[in-house]
Amino acid sequence: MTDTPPAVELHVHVEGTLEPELIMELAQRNRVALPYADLDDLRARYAFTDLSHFLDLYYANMAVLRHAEDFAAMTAAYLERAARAGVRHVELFVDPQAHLARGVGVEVVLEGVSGALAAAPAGMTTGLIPCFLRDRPAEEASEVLDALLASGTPLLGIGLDSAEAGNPPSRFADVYARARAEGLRLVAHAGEEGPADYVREALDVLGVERVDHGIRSLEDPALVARLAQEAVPLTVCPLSNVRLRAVRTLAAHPLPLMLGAGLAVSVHSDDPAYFGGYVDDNHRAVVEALHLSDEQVRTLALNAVEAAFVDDARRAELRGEVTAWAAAQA
Ligand SMILES: Nc1ncnc2[nH]cnc12
Ligand SMILES: [Zn+2]
Repeated sequence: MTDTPPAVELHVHVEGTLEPELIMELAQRNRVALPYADLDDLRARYAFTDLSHFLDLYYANMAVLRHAEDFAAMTAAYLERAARAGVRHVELFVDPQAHLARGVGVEVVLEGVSGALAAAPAGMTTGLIPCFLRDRPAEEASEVLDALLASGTPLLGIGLDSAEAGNPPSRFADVYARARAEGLRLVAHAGEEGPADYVREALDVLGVERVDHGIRSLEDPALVARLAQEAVPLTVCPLSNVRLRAVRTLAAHPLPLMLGAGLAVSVHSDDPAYFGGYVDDNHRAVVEALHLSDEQVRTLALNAVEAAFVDDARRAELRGEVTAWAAAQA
């Protein structure tokens, strides 16, 4: 029995799982010149001042991803680590536009990532959620949606990520309406560095079913009341929030406040290779820093199960695994 609950990982960017060692290996294999002397030099750059500072390195490191096999290797390495973290179901984000901008087509990205997902460890269920980059034009997102749909790759839904401040969700209303008509599930990053109003827009204009981060919702009591009332899932990433300085320290993280307000929060990893930990590390870190009770840990794990885009049978299985784990802890 592990010390962290069976996990449903709903907020992890596959490119954010690219570990420094694999960056160096792929750079060598693909003859990509990186501006780092060695691993230590690369690692020394992982001290971020804010979201944009992180995104600069995150996008720059993607230069080593050239072929479908590179995407497959990155995804397979993640799945192996996720299995050790106790992940039972993962809904994986991918950023197709970040690769398209480098001349790597949507089909190459999807072939590599979805190929590796198809070979996920036994018992782990998976889904893929491509995200649109909110700091690029909505027309480009619309073209990428066309390419995603044309690929024939099974997709769970769509998301919205990248630099949030000044890039409101409403710009993507048309793309989200089209995705919804195609039967895709809808999520978006909102209220990470952007204001509470962006969370409201994501719900009202995009019609999202889940909000990624959403921590700045706390600045707006009326919004908090609504999120609680409607049980809107919020996928919170504590180590990310500290490393991107959205929150001063882990001990000052608003997770207990969010739980106390009755919000449907769960804990996830965001970009684990960059922020110091996978979903199990995030769970361990918040339990220790915030002195969470067994009951709070169980609630977080069950909230993730309820927020997953799975069918009733799979949800019942996942619920059962969490409750069995909790019972064994008692
Ligand atoms: N934390 C984050 N916020 C916005 N976009 C991202 N892309 C990868 N990680 C992200
Ligand atoms: Zn994220």
